[in-house]
Amino acid sequence: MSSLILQGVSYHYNGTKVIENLDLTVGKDEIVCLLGASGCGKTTTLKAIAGLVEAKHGSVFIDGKLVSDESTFIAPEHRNIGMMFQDYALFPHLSVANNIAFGLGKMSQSEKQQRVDEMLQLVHLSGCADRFPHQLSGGQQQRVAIARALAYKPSLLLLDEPFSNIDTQVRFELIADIRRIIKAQQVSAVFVTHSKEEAFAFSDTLAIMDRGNIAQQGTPEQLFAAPRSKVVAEFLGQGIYLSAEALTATEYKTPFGTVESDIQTSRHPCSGELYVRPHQIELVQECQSDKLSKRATILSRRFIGSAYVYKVVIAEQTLEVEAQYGQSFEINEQVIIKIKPHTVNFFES
Ligand SMILES: Nc1ncnc2c1ncn2[C@@H]1O[C@H](COP(=O)(O)OP(=O)(O)OP(=O)(O)O)[C@@H](O)[C@H]1O
Repeated sequence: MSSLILQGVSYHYNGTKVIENLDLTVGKDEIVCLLGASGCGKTTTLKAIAGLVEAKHGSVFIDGKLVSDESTFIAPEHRNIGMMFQDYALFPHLSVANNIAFGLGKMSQSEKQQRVDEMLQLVHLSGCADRFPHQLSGGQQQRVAIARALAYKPSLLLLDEPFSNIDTQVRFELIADIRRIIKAQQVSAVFVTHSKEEAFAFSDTLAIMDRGNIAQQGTPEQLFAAPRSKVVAEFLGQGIYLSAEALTATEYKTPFGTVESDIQTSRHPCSGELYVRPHQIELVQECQSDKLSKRATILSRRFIGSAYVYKVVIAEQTLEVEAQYGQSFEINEQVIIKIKPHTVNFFES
């Protein structure tokens, strides 16, 4: 059974559409990331799930139970959800242990103590029970926040940009740690971010949002291999469009020669565009036999640690190419551009 189902959910702020007819499914123990540009409606979707805003249309089911539709509205505290929002700070005047125990209202004192100990152990903060939030690092505070959110065993966890205030040096360690904690507790989660890197590291599937709706949902690999729209392709990484003609099931004619695909297309011949990313393009030193090939000129280069990214110009089109380590080209040098065989992203016109 799915942990969360949104069917046709819409929400308007003062008559302005923010989310519109949105469908989303989160499986049992699945971590889904809502990913999208600023203002596309990610936080509003999370608030509609939590009941912090009342969806105007559509239905929300949590663990099979209807919590919101046109005639039903279950209050947030009765939805059995844990929340970890960016602005959901710890209570500064309560110790770590008391912060975690805060939501455990009905339990006896000894049950509470046991649960707090369990949670402290889970988040590796057993020695910090009596500290106050200001005596902890940002990462430790987020661990306490996750312990507090999980302490009363919610069936669904909602996280809104929980890592954005964490130093980049430790952010990905914390992300891996919190993912481990959530998986150990077998809780489903919806996570909001606008960072692809965080989304890839934290979630099982991504739901890419575009102007108040889910453009596509799938694993990062599925979305990279087969984006259904240009919005999804562009959001997952920078690239350029090349006019292209599908000649056969695996060959595309482009201004830079024939590009081979390692997946088959069922429709050919037909015209459209290929979306090509910097690592799928290759720069080759010009030699005699290339005289008939199209030549590009190196405009600039940027060192990114593992490679150089070159900006090149060809036929008045500027593109970025990630060159293999060890390859080096000079500014104004003439080079040949080749597109490596890859899983193409082709959009028919
Ligand atoms: N309380 C409000 N009143 C009016 N408009 C609002 C309100 N809250 C959000 N909005 C608008 O609704 C739209 C969606 O906001 P939302 O916070 O859901 O986007 P988001 O995708 O989470 O953005 P970000 O990544 O910047 O946090 C934005 O255009 C925002 O300005």
